[in-house]
Amino acid sequence: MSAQIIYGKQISDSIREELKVEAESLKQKGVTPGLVVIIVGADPASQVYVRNKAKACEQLGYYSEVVELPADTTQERLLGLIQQYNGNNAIHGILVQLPLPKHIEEKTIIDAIAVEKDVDGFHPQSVGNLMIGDDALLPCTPHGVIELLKRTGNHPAGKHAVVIGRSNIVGKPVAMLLLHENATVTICHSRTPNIVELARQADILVVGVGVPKMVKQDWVKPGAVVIDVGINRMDNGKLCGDVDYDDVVDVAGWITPVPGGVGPMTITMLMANTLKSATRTLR
Ligand SMILES: Nc1nc2c(c(=O)[nH]1)N[C@@H](CN(C=O)c1ccc(C(=O)N[C@@H](CCC(=O)O)C(=O)O)cc1)CN2
Repeated sequence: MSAQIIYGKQISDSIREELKVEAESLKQKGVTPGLVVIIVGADPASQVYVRNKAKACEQLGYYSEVVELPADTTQERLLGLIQQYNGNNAIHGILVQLPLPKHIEEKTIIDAIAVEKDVDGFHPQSVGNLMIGDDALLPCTPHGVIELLKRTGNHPAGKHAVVIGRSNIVGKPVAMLLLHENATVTICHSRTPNIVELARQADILVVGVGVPKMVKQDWVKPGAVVIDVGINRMDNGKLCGDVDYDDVVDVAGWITPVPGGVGPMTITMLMANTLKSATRTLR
């Protein structure tokens, strides 16, 4: 039997409806959620993501600014801009679009963002808050994964979740969030010897490694929930995930497609974080 498809776009749309209502009620209390997105250089994919972030703000009635800087912008100039927005009361979220040009140190930039405006959840203090289970602004893609699971009735509690990939922006935070949801979590990576065997034990398999179509049918337990966080552009221009969708769809119980699975959740969870940050200013 073919897996049930998890349509991220539909789930994302319904979350946005909820956010729009919450934003309206916050605006009634005098606070309009505000986001600034800063992009350095002209990477075409990044430009699309930035445009979509501004569109999402418009759709939800948020205030937004987009700052487009040339590729040769100095680190000092970028740091100065972040300092400016750290002190701007109309802005509740600061997002610097990644990747940055090579001459700018990503870590220095992320560290400079005020933690209460860190809507990407990448600041070391946000990461620490996530680790200890404090009320953190959660990284958007991992948070989106958890929402997809919960909103399809695939609650992680009591399940064996296997995460393939250990990046700071996907693998590690998604594993921590699954743990907070009371899953038993195994993290696999490029040096895991028995990776197929471990993957096959998963009730929930989350994959984020950046290797196109790596996960095949024999990696998946029949009926498992397969969440593909990979977005790889192929030579023919089409996108594919880290899971071989056509191979796995007949064995999995649930599966996210690429495109249209996890991807659309990223910007929606950014909107959720911006609203959360704005709401906190009422305290
Ligand atoms: N500062 C950040 N930079 C980057 C992040 C991030 O979370 N914060 N993530 C990615 C890019 N990204 C948002 O910034 C992003 C990636 C993918 C999608 C998405 O909707 N993908 C679609 C396909 C879109 C397409 O056709 O290209 C999908 O998977 O269905 C949204 C946002 C790196 N940088």
